[in-house]
Amino acid sequence: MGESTIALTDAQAMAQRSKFLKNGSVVGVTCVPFSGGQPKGGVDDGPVEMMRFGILDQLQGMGYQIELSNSMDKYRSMRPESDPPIGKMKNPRYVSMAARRVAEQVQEHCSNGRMAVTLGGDHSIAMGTLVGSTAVYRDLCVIWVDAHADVNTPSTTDSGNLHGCPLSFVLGLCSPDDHPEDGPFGWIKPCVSKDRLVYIGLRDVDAGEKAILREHGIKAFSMHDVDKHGIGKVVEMALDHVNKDRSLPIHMSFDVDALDPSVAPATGTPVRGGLTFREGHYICEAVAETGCLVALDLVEVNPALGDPDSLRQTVAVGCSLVRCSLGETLL
Ligand SMILES: NC(=[NH2+])NCCC[C@H](N)C(=O)O
Ligand SMILES: [Mn+2]
Ligand SMILES: [Mn+2]
Repeated sequence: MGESTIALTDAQAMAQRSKFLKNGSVVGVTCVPFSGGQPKGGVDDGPVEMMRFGILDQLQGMGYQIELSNSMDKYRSMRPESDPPIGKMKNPRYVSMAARRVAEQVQEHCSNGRMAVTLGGDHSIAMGTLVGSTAVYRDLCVIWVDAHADVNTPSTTDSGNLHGCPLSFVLGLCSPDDHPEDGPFGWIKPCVSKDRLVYIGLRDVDAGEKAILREHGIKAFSMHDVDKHGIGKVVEMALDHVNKDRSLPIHMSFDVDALDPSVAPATGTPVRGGLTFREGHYICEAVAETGCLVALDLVEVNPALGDPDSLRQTVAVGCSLVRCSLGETLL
């Protein structure tokens, strides 16, 4: 009897459990309709489709208050008139400007103690989300859920697509030639330490990226590890690696292509052999349970790819991953 019988909303429960958020029942949502980090149009409609699917109402239904930093149109009008490649990097100025804006918005949510949720957009925007979150939480750790390592440098990238490169910038792995102070990305200083980054779901890692992961001893749990140990153990090992005592803030960057294409087909770089629906959700639930989550990215939903059914399926799964990360439970 007593207080234990008072029913809490999911938002109140998350806020109570949260070790870092001062306004844990407020979600600061940043929508980033951006596709400049890769060549396929449509990923810029990811956020609007998730809104159409009702993500904001769903979060409100869980008891959250929403603080929406709305600059949907700004991202679209930001594209510079001329943006020739720099070395292999495509759209470098555009990517930089968008990410910089994202960084400001995420930083503002974090500094107000809100849970920062960023809806992409391609994964290049994570340069911005991580600069923003680490400006407030300096000792934060990063859980990167993805089929890809996204750690190419401007030299190692084969595609030149910057959505395959965000981590090399924030980890400080680019050479000064690749990342000069007076270049478009000069504003990005190393802000994530390599022992505070862990991957889950990898299965399509470029040769140059493998070399980087090995050289720097960056911890990664591939799909092989998920098969071998099961997702429960993998998430526990991942958390133990970056956040032994569960005492550090967590930024989770979730690329929807971590899921198997049968679960999330509408994405630009699908790779078979991915996480099941439940494995993806389990990661989010387990991270929510730590009380450490302060920032979440959900990226690479591309409504233009595939039939209306794949689109609906992918948008729906994107929204439910966000809800689970924010404390939606099965019972
Ligand atoms: N965020 C993503 N979907 N990244 C895919 C990257 C694919 C490849 N490794 C590249 O650098 O081009
Ligand atoms: Mn990916
Ligand atoms: Mn990615």
